[in-house]
Amino acid sequence: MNDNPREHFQGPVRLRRGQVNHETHDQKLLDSRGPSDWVHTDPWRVMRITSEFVEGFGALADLGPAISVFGSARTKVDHPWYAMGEQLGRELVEAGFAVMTGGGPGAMEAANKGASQAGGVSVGLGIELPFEAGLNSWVDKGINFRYFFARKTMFVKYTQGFVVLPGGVGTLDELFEAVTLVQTGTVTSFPIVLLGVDYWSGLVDWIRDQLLGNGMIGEKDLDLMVLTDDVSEAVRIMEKARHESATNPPQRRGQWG
Ligand SMILES: C/C(=C\CNc1ncnc2c1ncn2[C@@H]1O[C@H](COP(=O)(O)O)[C@@H](O)[C@H]1O)CO
Repeated sequence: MNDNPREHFQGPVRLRRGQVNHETHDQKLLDSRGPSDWVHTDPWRVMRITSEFVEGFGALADLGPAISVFGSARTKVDHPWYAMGEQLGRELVEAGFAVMTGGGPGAMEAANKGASQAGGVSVGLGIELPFEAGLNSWVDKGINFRYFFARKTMFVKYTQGFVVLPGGVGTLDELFEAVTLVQTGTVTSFPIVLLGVDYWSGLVDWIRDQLLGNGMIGEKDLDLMVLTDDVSEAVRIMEKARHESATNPPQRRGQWG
């Protein structure tokens, strides 16, 4: 046995004997030919995922106070919920907020339209879908994401609150993500308003009867969502939370936060 084997270091990795390979990373990079299916491998995906975070953080870092608006992609232009979305976008801008939506049609478009027409910052965080969707024409600052989870991070990181218009499973997913983050203290002082009392009250009643009734949530968790038909009240709740976090900023998290 050789007591003094050849050694080679690749970053933190130490290689000996048969593991030593003298081809450098540069050589491998510049020499690479052949099949290209490696672009569909997980390590390569990690780079794409990382780039979505880098692009998102870069584009939104200077956004200022913003509110996320969620709601159905299917709300028709002539429906009262569309008008509600437009009013919401407009009043949020008048209160000094940027408006962030999923950048799609329906309720998202309505909120973007209201925000853009009021001269505010109208943001769309779009998502690549199996069918052609694209950003609605009222998005003035848009980012198209490949990955839902990267996009969700942007909604949470750059928002001061959530307003939820009537919607389907996508809207419910976003609503409950927000509720979970607030309930677990992962984000602090984020108001969540549900617009449309008739539409949402069945869900809120079920949460009270079943979740609270069976001890799945605590009494105070019921207060995490405010239910109203009044757009201006929703905006006032967002303003109040902004004022509170300005006068009493949330404590900095520990070293991992
Ligand atoms: C269904 C159609 C287009 C879908 N296009 C979308 N573009 C951007 N964001 C979307 C889209 N669909 C869903 N979302 C996200 O989920 C929420 C709406 O989902 P729901 O199931 O319609 O409630 C919304 O807040 C978006 O963030 C063609 O009509």
